[in-house]
Amino acid sequence: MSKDVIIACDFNSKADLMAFLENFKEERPFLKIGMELFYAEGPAIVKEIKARGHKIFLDLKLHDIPNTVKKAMSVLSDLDVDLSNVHASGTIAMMEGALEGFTKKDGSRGLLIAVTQLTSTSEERMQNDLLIHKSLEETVMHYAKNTKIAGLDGVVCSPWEAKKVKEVCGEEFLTITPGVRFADGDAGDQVRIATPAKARELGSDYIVVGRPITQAKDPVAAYRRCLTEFLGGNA
Ligand SMILES: O=C(O)c1cc(=O)[nH]c(=O)n1[C@@H]1O[C@H](COP(=O)(O)O)[C@@H](O)[C@H]1O
Repeated sequence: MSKDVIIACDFNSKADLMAFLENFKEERPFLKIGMELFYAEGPAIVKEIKARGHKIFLDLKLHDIPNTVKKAMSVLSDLDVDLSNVHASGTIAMMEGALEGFTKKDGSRGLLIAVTQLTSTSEERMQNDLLIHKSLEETVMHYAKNTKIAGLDGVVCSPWEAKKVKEVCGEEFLTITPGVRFADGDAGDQVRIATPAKARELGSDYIVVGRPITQAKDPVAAYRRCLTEFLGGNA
């Protein structure tokens, strides 16, 4: 898969999603379906969007005992999404279970990645709230290494950790980075943020962008701005 912008479709109904997608007459963006939309509309929404020709990142961030995650991922594997995720903090055994469940009998599967530390988490909150007495970078690298050991394809991290993840886990190991904001944008609840251009400079493979596009007055223009900044001359 080549570098791309993934739009986080954090809507609570199919109607809102469809109204948003109506804006896109020329492009077929890579879309992320997360908990909000999936809990509201169920697996049918994934099938419908897929049938319209969009690539899909199904972001349900599973985190449970290995057996439960394995079985849940096995159910999700039937949706044939391009990309899905779990939490790396669920342990290596849990990620191995996830991978096993996500792999079909014929050996085929979508890409599977793990969330290291949420981009809304600062080093201070990680140390105080989660009692992880390491630097944020060390923690993200530790989770990235665990993710690689478990055989997954990459991690979710902030753009600021992408370069180091590649140094530690290899150039082929994917970095999917939310926490993206335009230079003149509002951070909202995100903490470890970077612009699309910075994410490109730092080596992200995919940027995940929600509100800067979905809440924009002109979502198509905002999407194109992301593509241009992130892909540079290749947009
Ligand atoms: O796994 C994710 O997609 C994710 C991980 C993370 O660390 N931070 C993060 O923001 N996300 C998701 O990325 C999207 C970011 O949305 P905006 O903050 O609106 O751009 C949301 O749908 C989050 O659920």
